[in-house]
Amino acid sequence: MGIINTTPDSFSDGGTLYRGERLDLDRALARARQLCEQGASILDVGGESTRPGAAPVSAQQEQDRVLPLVERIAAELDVIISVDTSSPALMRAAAAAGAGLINDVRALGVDGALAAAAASGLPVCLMHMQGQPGTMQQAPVYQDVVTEVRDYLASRVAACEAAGIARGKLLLDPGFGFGKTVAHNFQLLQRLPELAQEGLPLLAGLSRKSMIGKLLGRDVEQRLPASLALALLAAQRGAAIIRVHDVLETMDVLAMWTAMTEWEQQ
Ligand SMILES: Nc1nc2[nH]c(SCC(=O)O)nc2c(=O)[nH]1
Repeated sequence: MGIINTTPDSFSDGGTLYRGERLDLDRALARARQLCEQGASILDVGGESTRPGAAPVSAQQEQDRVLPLVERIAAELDVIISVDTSSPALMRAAAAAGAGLINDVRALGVDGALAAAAASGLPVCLMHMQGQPGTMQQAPVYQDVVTEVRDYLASRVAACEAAGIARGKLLLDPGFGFGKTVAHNFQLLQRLPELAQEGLPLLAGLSRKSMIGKLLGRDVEQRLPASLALALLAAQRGAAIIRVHDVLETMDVLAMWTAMTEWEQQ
């Protein structure tokens, strides 16, 4: 899963897709095309910066950023378009515009989101977040982070089924960095197989995250090697979809792991 941030302040693309105040659609589409050529099978288009400390964005502003790009990608590229949003209105609009996956860091918790996702008929990635982006990293506390994340995701799966979303349309994501300390993130990575016991595909998003910065003191631009290592560790522990900024490099790392696995099976 390749990431396309349409936010001006996205910590990783730093608004590189902007020309002044506006998203440059041609530039964003070129980036989308490049990610597909590098091997992405899903593109995750987000309009709300949910990095730690981020300020909330209006639903209209988010929609203005995301929808035109979803339409362009749907018209010009053969790829699954994931819309990274918690907004019910944007879920509905993006589905109508050609999106093929709803990726909600709030696990359809916003009023109206369950109904919107059910009406869209799209698969949904349910992610765990403790608190909200603006404050979630101030003092994350759990009794046992893995059990609590697993129980939360199980409860959201039940809510989806009650809303008419078939279990087979659901993906689970522990939400690395969303209200977690470095220790919490590594406990979740270590025990990822316990989340897989739900029998649903797992999505992992570790790319360039601040856990790397905290552990290694690396700025965002220097986080590729650690992001590749974390992608491999997540794949080895059962992640079926890896959400990354650097698709080409990640595909090469996963190709080595796949080749090794095939040799071991001979
Ligand atoms: N499903 C899913 N969606 C995401 N959206 C972001 S935005 C913050 C960032 O890229 O650091 N992270 C994730 C993630 O980990 N999982």
